[in-house]
Amino acid sequence: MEVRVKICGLRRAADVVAAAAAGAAYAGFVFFPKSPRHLTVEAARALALGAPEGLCKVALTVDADDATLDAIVGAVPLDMLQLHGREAPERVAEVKARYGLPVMKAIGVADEGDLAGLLEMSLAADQLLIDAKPPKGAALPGGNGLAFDWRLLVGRKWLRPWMLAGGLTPENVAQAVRLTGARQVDVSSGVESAPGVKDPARIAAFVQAAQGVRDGVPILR
Ligand SMILES: O=C(O)c1ccccc1N[C@@H]1O[C@H](COP(=O)(O)O)[C@@H](O)[C@H]1O
Repeated sequence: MEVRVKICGLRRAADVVAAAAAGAAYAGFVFFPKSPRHLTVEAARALALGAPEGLCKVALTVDADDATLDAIVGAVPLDMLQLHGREAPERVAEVKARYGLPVMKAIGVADEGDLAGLLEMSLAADQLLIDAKPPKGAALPGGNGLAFDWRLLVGRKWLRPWMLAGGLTPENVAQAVRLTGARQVDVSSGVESAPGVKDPARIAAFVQAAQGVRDGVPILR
């Protein structure tokens, strides 16, 4: 089975096209003013309207209130919401019911203890995004180019589809997939030339490296 790739933090139409052409399954749009990848609703709408058919368009928000989500969902044609803050399972369920869109909930991981709430969150969300926990005092809850100890996921049974994220790059994604068995991966800063600036060559290299592993074995092309 092919590894599905999400390229997050896209800001230019050409990068959305580059992601789709490379074989990415998901395009992520960030709505978080502190992020160098932040988009206005108008900019995101234009990007989403121009996105190639079949690409799953994901809006990433951080502890957004209903008014913020109403504005995003009302204007941008979306296929999924990614909640990347401290949203509790109850809030995840509320967002899912209010907008009728699949919800992917991010879980920040630094150690085994951070995985304790996985089951409860699995019951509320459609998908989980397992990301590195941000350092204390970090401005961003994700998109920091920080990896966690992937060995924490080895042998784990999953109730829902899940995505691996955090510090992934074209250079390390094959190893991460082999070790964790992830069938989906998400990347932001690892395919950039500068914060918020995607590099189409790195996007292509990332998708190729992620999909160059099947059943834990590298594929020789
Ligand atoms: O990308 C951002 O700017 C961002 C801002 C706020 C929350 C999450 C964000 N990105 C997500 O974080 C993961 C990991 O990023 P990275 O690859 O380590 O840079 C990424 O997959 C995004 O979904």
